[in-house]
Amino acid sequence: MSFHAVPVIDFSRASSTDPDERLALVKDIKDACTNVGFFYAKNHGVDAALLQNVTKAMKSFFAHPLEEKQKWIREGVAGYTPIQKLRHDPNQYGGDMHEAFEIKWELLDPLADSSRDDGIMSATNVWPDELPEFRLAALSYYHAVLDFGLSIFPLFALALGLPENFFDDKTTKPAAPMRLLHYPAQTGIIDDRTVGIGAHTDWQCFTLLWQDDVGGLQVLNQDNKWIDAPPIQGTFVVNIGDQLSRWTNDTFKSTVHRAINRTNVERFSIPIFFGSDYDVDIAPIATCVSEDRPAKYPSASLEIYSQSSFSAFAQFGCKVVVDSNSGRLFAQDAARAARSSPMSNSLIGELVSNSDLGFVFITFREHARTSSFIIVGSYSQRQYAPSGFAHPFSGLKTLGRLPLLSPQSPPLIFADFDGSSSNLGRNRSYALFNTSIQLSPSLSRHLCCAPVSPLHPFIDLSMSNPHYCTTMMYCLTRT
Ligand SMILES: O=C(O)CCC(=O)C(=O)O
Ligand SMILES: [Fe+2]
Repeated sequence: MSFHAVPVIDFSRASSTDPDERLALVKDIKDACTNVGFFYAKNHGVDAALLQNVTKAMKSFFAHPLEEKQKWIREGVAGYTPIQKLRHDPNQYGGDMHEAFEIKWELLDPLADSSRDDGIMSATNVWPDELPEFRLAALSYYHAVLDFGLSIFPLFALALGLPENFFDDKTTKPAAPMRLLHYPAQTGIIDDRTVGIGAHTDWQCFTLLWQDDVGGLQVLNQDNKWIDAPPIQGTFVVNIGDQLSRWTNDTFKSTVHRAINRTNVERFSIPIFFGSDYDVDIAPIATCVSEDRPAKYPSASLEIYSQSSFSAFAQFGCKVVVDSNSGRLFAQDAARAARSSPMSNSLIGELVSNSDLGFVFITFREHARTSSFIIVGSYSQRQYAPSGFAHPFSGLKTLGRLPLLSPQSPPLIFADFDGSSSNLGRNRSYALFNTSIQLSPSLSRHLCCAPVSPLHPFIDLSMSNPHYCTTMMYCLTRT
C-alpha cells in the first residue's frame, strides 16, 4: 500500500516507564520503516538552543563570498562544496542547487578520547578560521544529535524482533558525517527543472534531518508520486538509508527523496547520516530472512558497494581478500599496514581473488591527521544498480590508464564515476575495472599505491604531492 504522508512519531515514549508505551513507539517505528522509510521524530530531546547556535553559525558561513568559502574545499573529505558541484540524480537538469559544509566525527576536546580517533572518518575536519564560534556551535549540536541518533538503534532492533542491544557492538564508532546545507533563494527567471538536491536514497543506516520552515523536501511513494515532507517545528525527519535497508533484507525501506527550493527565500537544512562501524558484516539479519523471504543479498559482494556504500566495509588498509567459500571479503591487518607505509609510493596492495571476475575499487582521501588515510565512498546509489553489477559501469568515461608494476601486465582501465554525470559528490571515487583481465585464483596482483591530487585525478606514479594519497583497494567478486 502506498503512503500519502510522512508519519509523526512521538519519542517522549522512549523513556517511558510504561512498557506498553515503549511497545507502541516500537510499533510506530516499525510501521513507518516498513511502509514509508521516513518519519518525523518529535520530542527528541535535542536542545533548541544548540540548533539556534548552529544555524546562526552556518548562516554566517554561507553568507561569505565564494572565494572565501572555497578555501575550505577538501574534496571527498569534509569542508565546503559549492553550489551545483554535486548532481545527486544523473537525470536531473543541472547540478544540485545547494552548497554544503561537511563535518565528520570529532570531539569538542580532541584529547578527551583518543581511542575514537582512528582516522577512519574522524580528524579530517576543517574549521573556517574567520568564524571562531563555528566549531563549537557545530560540534555541540552534532554530539547532541548523535546521542539521539544512537538511541534509535535499540528501537530499530526491537522493531526487527532482535534483542535491544543488537546494534550496540556494531555502532561503537559509527560513521556519522553531518552536512550543513544551504539552498539559495531563487530570483529572476526560475527554471522549473531546477532541483536543490536531486532524487536519491541515502547511503547509510539512517539519516536525521533538521529542516528550517521554508519546505521543499519530497519523498517518492510506491505510486511514483512525490509526497511533501513539510517542516514541522521541533521535529527531525528520520529516513532509512541503503545500508539498513540491505541489512534488513529490504524490510526497512530506503526511500527516494529530493529537495526543491524554487522560492525567493533561502533554505537551510542539516542532515546527519548514521552508519555502522566499518568492519560490520551487513549480511541480511536473521529475523528478516525466511523461507518466503529468502536473503536477497550475499554476505559481501559488489552490491554492498553499489547499493550500500561505504560504511560497513570501508575499514582496511591494503590487503583485501575474498574468501571463496563464504564469498566474504575481508581486510588483513589493514589499518596498521596503511600506517606503516604512509605517503609512500611503496607497494601496499595485494589483491587476491578466488573468483573469475572481480572489480577493484580505489578511492582516495586526503591525508588524515592521524596518517591512517582511509577510503570510502564509491558507487552507492541504488538507481544506478537496479539489477546487480553488470550495468552500473557502462557509459563511464575512461580517464586514463593505470600504470602497472609489471610491463607484462594487461592494462586496467581507470574510470571516473564522480565526474560530470555523477551523483556521488560526497566522496571522490574511482573505479578501476578489469575489463581486459580476469582475476582468477592464479592471479595475485600487486598494485602500487601512489599519491594523487584531486586536480589530477589519475593514478600517476610520478606524482608526489604530500597532501594527498591513495588509500584503499577493494576486490569484489561475483559470488
Ligand atoms: O535538505 C533536505 O531536505 C534533504 C537533504 C538530503 O536528502 C541529503 O542531504 O541527503
Ligand atoms: Fe538524502
